Amino acid sequence: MMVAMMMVVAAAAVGWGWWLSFWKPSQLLYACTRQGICGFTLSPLQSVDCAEGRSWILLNSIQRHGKMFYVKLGKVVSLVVLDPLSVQQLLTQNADCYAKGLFVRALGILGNGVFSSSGSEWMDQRQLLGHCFFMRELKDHFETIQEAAKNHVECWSALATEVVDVHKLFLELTVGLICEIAIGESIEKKIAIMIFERFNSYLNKYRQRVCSPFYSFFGYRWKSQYIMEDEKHLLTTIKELVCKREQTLNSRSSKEGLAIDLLIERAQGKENSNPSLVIDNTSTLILAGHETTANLLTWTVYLLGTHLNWQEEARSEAQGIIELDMKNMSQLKILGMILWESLRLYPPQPIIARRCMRENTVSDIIIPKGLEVIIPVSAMHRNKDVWGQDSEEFKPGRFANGINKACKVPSSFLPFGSGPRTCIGQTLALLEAKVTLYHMLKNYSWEISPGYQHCPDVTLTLQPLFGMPIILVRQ
Ligand code: HEM
Repeated sequence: MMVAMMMVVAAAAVGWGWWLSFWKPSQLLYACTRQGICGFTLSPLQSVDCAEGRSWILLNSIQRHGKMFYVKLGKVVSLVVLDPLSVQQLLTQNADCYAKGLFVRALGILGNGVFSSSGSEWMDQRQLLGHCFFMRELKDHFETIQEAAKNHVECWSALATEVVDVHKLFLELTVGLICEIAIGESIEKKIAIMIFERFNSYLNKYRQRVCSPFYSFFGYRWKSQYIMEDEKHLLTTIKELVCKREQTLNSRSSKEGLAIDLLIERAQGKENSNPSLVIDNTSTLILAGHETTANLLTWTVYLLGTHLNWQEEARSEAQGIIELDMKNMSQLKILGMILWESLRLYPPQPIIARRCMRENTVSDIIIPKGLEVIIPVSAMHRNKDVWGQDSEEFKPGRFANGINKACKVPSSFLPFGSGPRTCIGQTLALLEAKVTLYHMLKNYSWEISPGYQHCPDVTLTLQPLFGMPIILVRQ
């Protein structure tokens, strides 16, 4: 009897494994091919984990298969969509048919926070947190941002004429700022460094998995000892920050309306709320809010270091403003155009990914449940049909009359995503970037070090694989 039961269980397990690993992917693949969508299967040997290899595969596939094609890696079937109108439909009208993509779902540290959850759980958190980062609320943080950026940049004078990796300096600044603005805690330099180094190592380990067909069969969420170590360190630090805030929240006379306070109050007040609401979202805000902004700063410094005429123009504009404040920020028009162009050429989040949860139709193509969808933002931002023959060139002037006039199809510009899940921190990110670059331009000129190796690398964000060494000269 016992043996028979074990055999039934084993047969069911084998059947389930077969269905999940072979039958389901082949059905998804068939759903693509019968609608005329071409594509390819990445063999284990092809599934390269290096920046150049990945962009080569992507470029080659776009040339061969056009604006919609499938890629199969292990048991995961993904549809790559580049057509701006289909992307718009996917992210806006049909948004509720999709959850976040595989990579984000695998990142345990984001838990069920606002970045990774879906459905009503996501909507609840989005409503709670969204307005914390509106311009109206950020006005109260302007001085914090200004002071941090100014002090940070002024400290670099000791580094003038030396080669400095400005990417690391920006990461340190942006971790500190997001902790202060979202959690109300100013953190020590060594903690900021620990957070961005651990986070980077954590993302890299997950990236290797997502590029590997092996893990597609065994599950991306399965954690190795090394991943658990990074996660443990990050979570311990984040829990300590939350604990500190919780202890002082009730004793504070005036409410500051910070994201963390709203989360703590919600967790204390509402029954049935997600028990890890505070930790998941604090991790999310720190992680989503530092590397992206640091990358925007880094790539802008790179572009200004390789286009010295634009660096000079931006500097004269900055020098025309004696003391920067909320009111005269709008005078930084050239800097604004430079930032849009930087976001176009080097979008800090270069891929937006989704998983189809309910069958739906996009541009007459039926997207079946279970299909992963990949939107390669960086490729869309360089599409010659939309941006013109000079799409690979750095020309901030294309944004002189705003985003809508910069290209043929404005919905092709997606640095902060689109639709209901658009970035909640975009105003904050642009504010931090403008203030920091204003102080940098006023204090220094810079060139890219001859030792710099250009290798934009995709993890969750687009970062310079070998850092961004520059040579600063005090003005
Ligand atoms: C230059 C800097 C930034 C860029 C390029 C950027 C980019 C993006 C993009 C493309 C998305 C949409 C992802 C998707 O649809 O799957 C997103 C979502 C998000 N971003 Fe940002 N981001 C930046 C800065 C920030 C900052 C400073 C914060 C912190 C407040 C933040 C918090 C978030 C959150 C919480 C979401 C998820 C929103 C949701 O799903 O409802 N981001 N970001």
